[in-house]
Amino acid sequence: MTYEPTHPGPAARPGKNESDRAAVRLTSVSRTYGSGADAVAALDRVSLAFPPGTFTAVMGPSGSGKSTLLQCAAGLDRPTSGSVTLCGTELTALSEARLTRLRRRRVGFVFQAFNLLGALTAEQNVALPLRLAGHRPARARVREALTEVGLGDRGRHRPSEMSGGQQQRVALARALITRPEVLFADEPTGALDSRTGREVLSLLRAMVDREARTIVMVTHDPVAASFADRVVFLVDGRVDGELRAPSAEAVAHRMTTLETAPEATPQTAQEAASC
Ligand SMILES: Nc1ncnc2c1ncn2[C@@H]1O[C@H](COP(=O)(O)OP(=O)(O)OP(=O)(O)O)[C@@H](O)[C@H]1O
Repeated sequence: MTYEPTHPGPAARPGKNESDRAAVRLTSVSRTYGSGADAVAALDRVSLAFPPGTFTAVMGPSGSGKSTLLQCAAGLDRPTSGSVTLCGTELTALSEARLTRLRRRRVGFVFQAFNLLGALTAEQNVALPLRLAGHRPARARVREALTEVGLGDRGRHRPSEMSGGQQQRVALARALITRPEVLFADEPTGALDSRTGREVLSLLRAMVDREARTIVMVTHDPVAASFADRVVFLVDGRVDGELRAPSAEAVAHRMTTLETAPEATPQTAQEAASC
């Protein structure tokens, strides 16, 4: 297993026509919490396209709207205004029931906290999304998913018998068992040491390169971001530019500028990243 990020060739990177075939597209999405004097604009007219088969990292200072962006893009939260399409389906118009069905079929999630059920074995945890969708999961398919993340021999272990990295890999297998088009990851390596984190990131990278999955990952870590094809930066709920084929050093440097710039929201950068 390689622990170094490898970026695909230029043909596989997001290109000029990416907005024509976006796996996920946000158009002028705003999300405001509260109202009146207490209103917080977590997202402010964000337009972004995530092309199929690409790995995007979302970074920005604390409170810049990263998690809100992920939640709106994944259909877990509804924007106050604007539009979100997932694989061509407009989410904002869907009923809760249809949204839930769409999420179960097309979207996978991985979080910082692995969120595994402690009473269940790895196999049972991985099978859970299929059971929730009313299917009887084939054992071979569950084992295949665990093998894909390097845990083919750990199926009968419970989370308490596994390391943090192994638990996150079980969570990854669980997210992928439904073969979703898009995987959303919120700080997936936040609770892992750097070596284990890189193993998980290598797996994510391989899923994009080998299986053309689309990954959108929120992270605070420049090294984690360097595994992505591009990094989108948020400041105060707005897109503040992006880096393509990012190195950890370039991301770290950009983050330093973001943390110190008072009003760094050039419109040209937002337009460059928009659909
Ligand atoms: N449920 C909520 N109610 C009120 N305000 C909220 C809620 N969720 C988020 N916010 C506010 O919206 C803004 C963006 O929050 P969000 O969690 O998206 O930021 P973030 O970039 O993910 O932050 P962090 O890196 O600290 O996790 C913050 O000012 C936050 O306080």
